[in-house]
Amino acid sequence: MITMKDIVREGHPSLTRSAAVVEVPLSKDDKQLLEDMMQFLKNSQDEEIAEKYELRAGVGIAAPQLGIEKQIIAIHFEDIDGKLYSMGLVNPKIISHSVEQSYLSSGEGCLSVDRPVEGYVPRHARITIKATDINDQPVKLRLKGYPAIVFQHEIDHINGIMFFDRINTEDPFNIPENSSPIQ
Ligand SMILES: Cc1nc(NNC(=O)[C@H](CC2CCCC2)CN(O)CO)c(F)c(N2CCN3CCOC[C@@H]3C2)n1
Ligand code: NI
Repeated sequence: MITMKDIVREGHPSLTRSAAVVEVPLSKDDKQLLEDMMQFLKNSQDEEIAEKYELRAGVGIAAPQLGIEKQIIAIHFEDIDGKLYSMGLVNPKIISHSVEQSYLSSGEGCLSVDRPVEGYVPRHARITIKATDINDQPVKLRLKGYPAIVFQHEIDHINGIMFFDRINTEDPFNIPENSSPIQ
């Protein structure tokens, strides 16, 4: 089972390097890793398990955060309408995106960053993602709002980008024009 000791922290080279494309069909090991990443997210959102194993809650995680430089991400959360996003993806790519931007009004955090970093993280408001799922099937997702933010945070990890790299250092709470907040 994945616990916090398996998650590398700020300063670890895996977090700032680009991860390798994953061979499809997925190897047994890569499938198992995806399952373990999904289970970590579910555990981290279960009060009892999270307390017992001292897990920080997460709605997404990327393999580089485990020191595994592969293009593998897992997502597990319900959006505001109660739609469940629960999936493991390999080789995710943003193939198109809106000009409009959006950001979480509460800012972002990261399981690999043990400190609060203030400021808005401007991201694309709407994105289209192509990827391959755990059953080697092609996936095409059109996302907006909170789900779009979560997927972009995870895809950034695949490309060695941390959320604070996107915060305006001069004015962290600067609101870029053509951008809107997500509660
Ligand atoms: C927004 C949020 N970020 C949480 N943590 N941070 C993470 O997930 C990091 C990734 C997120 C940071 C901003 C966008 C993506 C992990 N990352 O570093 C991976 O790269 C949460 F835990 C959380 N929720 C809301 C839903 N709730 C359901 C019930 O259980 C508790 C859970 C808490 N919402
Ligand atoms: Ni993160």
